[in-house]
Amino acid sequence: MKHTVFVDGQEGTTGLRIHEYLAQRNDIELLRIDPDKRKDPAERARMLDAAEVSFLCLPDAASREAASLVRNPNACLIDASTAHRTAPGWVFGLPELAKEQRELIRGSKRISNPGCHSTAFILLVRPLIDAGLVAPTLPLSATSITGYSGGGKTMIADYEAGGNPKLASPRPYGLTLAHKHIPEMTAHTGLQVAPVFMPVVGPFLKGLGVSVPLHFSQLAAGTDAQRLHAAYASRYEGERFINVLPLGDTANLDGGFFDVQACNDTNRVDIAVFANDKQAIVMARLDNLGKGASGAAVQSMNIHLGLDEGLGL
Ligand SMILES: NC(=O)C1=CN([C@@H]2O[C@H](COP(=O)(O)OP(=O)(O)OC[C@H]3O[C@@H](n4cnc5c(N)ncnc54)[C@H](OP(=O)(O)O)[C@@H]3O)[C@@H](O)[C@H]2O)C=CC1
Ligand SMILES: CC(=O)N[C@@H](CCC(=O)OP(=O)(O)O)C(=O)O
Repeated sequence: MKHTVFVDGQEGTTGLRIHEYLAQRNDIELLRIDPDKRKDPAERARMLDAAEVSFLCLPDAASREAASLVRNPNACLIDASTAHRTAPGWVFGLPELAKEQRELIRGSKRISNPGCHSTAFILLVRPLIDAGLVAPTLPLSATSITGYSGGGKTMIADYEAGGNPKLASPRPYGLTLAHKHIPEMTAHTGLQVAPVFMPVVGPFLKGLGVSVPLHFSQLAAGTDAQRLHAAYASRYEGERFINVLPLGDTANLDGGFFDVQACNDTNRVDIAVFANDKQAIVMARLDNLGKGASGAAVQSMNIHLGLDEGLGL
């Protein structure tokens, strides 16, 4: 029997990509809402109750509304928005977060899909805290370079309209120091101090790279590049979607440059450690529309349904 799946927000950036992933699968029956009724709460409620799994690919307020519309206790929601990423009763849909995470995803009917920047940040920082190399009290900072598709339909339209020379250069944002991913970055790493986080959007469609600078003098005694790298290698051993690049492997640098688009069209995250004898920069890159959004959501759905988690990815 096929699994029934509904995408609330099927015409948005994330929703369309999930449809693309699922359309090629013969184990999934996609329920489609009448386009004229796609914002009608009663019709959405009917679809949400009818599907085994629904993806919420909506602005935060519409996601909260969708969650309140569901009546069927067996209906599973996977929310791509920021609305429920630190909310009680919701499981964070990052299978690689911790040993028990897949079991939690399997058992929960409420799964929040991580943000693109926060996926990269959490995958970089959590293993270092768990290994005792970074103290949870250490104030960290991070930068993310991202493609414009992370801004959804409106930002894509702005960039693709052309004619605005300001969009030709990288644009730092989040300058109120209150980016919406900071709460989940803090909560799911175990940091006790929110990181200073500055994203930068550039004139390319997709691809994202987060970097976190570290001073060895502020880490556990004896921490060096090898120990940072070993912490990642051991934590992510056997993880099919996480690729820890060899230490000092300049072959993965494109003439000395880190290509933030290198994971595009995959569900993969590359993790790299760059260091001298006093400092390091740890970096993660991913496709913000893949592992940073729709790919991760499909991975969580596969786990929840007890399927091979890489199916269709
Ligand atoms: N783009 C990305 O890289 C990522 C996005 N996300 C998150 O996923 C969610 C969707 O983002 P994204 O796909 O980029 O956004 P888009 O703006 O591309 O799409 C949002 C969709 O939701 C629809 N919508 C808005 N309000 C309602 C409503 N009340 N009922 C039903 N449909 C509604 C919109 O319709 P209309 O256009 O007609 O208003 C649109 O089709 C957001 O919460 C975003 O934060 C998460 C990870 C990455
Ligand atoms: C370029 C751009 O604007 N990117 C978005 C992030 C998109 C994303 O993954 O975040 P959500 O999952 O929380 O929507 C931003 O920084 O707000």
